[in-house]
Amino acid sequence: MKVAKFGGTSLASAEQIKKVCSIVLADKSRKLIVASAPGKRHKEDTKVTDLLIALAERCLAGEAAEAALGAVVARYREIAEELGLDDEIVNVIEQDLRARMALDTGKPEMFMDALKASGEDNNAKIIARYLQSQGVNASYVNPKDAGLLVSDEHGNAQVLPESYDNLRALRDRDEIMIFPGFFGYAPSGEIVTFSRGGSDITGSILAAAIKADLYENFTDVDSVFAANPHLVESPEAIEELTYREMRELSYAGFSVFHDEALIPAFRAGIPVCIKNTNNPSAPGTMIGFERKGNGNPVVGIASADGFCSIYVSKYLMNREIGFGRRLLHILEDEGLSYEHIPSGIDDITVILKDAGLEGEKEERIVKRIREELAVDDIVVEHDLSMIMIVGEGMRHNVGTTARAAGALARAHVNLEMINQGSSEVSMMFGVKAVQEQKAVQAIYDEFFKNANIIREEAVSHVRA
Ligand SMILES: Nc1ncnc2c1ncn2[C@@H]1O[C@H](COP(=O)(O)OP(=O)(O)O)[C@@H](O)[C@H]1O
Ligand SMILES: N[C@@H](CC(=O)OP(=O)(O)O)C(=O)O
Repeated sequence: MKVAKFGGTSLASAEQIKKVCSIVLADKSRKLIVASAPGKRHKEDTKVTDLLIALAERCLAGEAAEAALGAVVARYREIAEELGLDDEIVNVIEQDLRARMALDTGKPEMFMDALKASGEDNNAKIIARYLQSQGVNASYVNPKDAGLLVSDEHGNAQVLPESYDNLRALRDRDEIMIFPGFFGYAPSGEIVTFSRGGSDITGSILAAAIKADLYENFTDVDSVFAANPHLVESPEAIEELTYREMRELSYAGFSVFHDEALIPAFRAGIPVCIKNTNNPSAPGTMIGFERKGNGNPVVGIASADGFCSIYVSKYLMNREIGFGRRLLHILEDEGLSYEHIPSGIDDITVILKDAGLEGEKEERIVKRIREELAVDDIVVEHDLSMIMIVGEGMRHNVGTTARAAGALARAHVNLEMINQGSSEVSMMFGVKAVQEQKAVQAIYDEFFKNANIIREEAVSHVRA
């Protein structure tokens, strides 16, 4: 039995939904289907989830919301009409949205999640209706009835362990099940969503719960590429990745798969395959415990902007017991989590998300670190990007850092920071955000383009 998750781009229109249904019907083992909300039909389009957020914001601000509601209903009406479904399903969806809009706005996070979750919930209902209209034995599954329990962290839910036992029963149902992604229910009964892009997480939880043979994640690209295709032109396709490599790459910016989605599948040992709804016969990228090596120590280069750093130096920091703990305690006190901490003998740098460290809060934190830890120097830098080079081969390969740093130097990219990381399969470089694209291109050329040219030249030389 397979779990197949279809992303927003795969379900953005009636035409896409028809493609999805034919993919589902082409393989009898595709029984548990996870649906996202309709995504973008073209570059300038708006995802239904974003329309729902706009609608919720208007309601929360006490502003007129009919036009915003109309925009959501119109997306579903167009889909339903083109699928040949009658108006009844559109009325059901409109009533459902109005009922959610009538919820208590006194709890804004709860209200927002109830509206956000409707995107996947109503899309799953439409898809189930369409399959039924084609004579297929299919039904919509409500995550509450199925027992998908999550923590009450709105917009950032974590699955609760008892969900796995609850969801296992889905294995015994003899029909195609359409399960809405992106949300579950807290034990109190309220709807709670995962973070953005979280339908990937739903799919992974279901695959682990039913011990699926495979978790297929259908999107709009043929595979995971060695670099973000928006930053590097026609990057190489990746055939295979290990769980560790994918986890690092998705954390560091490969938005094709949610970084929290790998853990449930990994723990249960379920292989994951990233595939293209628009080209389902392409093999896609397989993710598992092991992969074949190809001689390249690097498998992918990811990057993300929106970081800042706090550099702190103090003579004899290495001898001061508890310095690191007290530094991190100040951040904890101020409600901030950190991403990385490269350190030296007398200095330490804490990398954080830029959004957390601003204005008065930044001033207060800098003052506290300066005074409470009596540091010699403290420097905060904003607008940084982190470039992550990932590959299992890096564990046995010397010189990868030197090659990457050399490529960056030749491209005149200033290195703000290097972090080897303790996982041994990744290495991180901090650069100014304005140099991110240049940095990724330079490292990509070093490990993929130039390396291939050298390999090809060597082969042709031998042949000649
Ligand atoms: N390294 C990468 N490989 C493949 N796609 C990537 C990579 N980095 C970023 N992406 C982007 O991820 C997109 C797919 O993810 P997403 O938009 O979330 O799809 P979905 O709607 O299927 O959930 C691709 O269209 C591509 O632009
Ligand atoms: N629709 C939600 C959840 C999701 O996973 O979407 P997608 O599959 O389009 O990335 C979002 O936009 O965040």
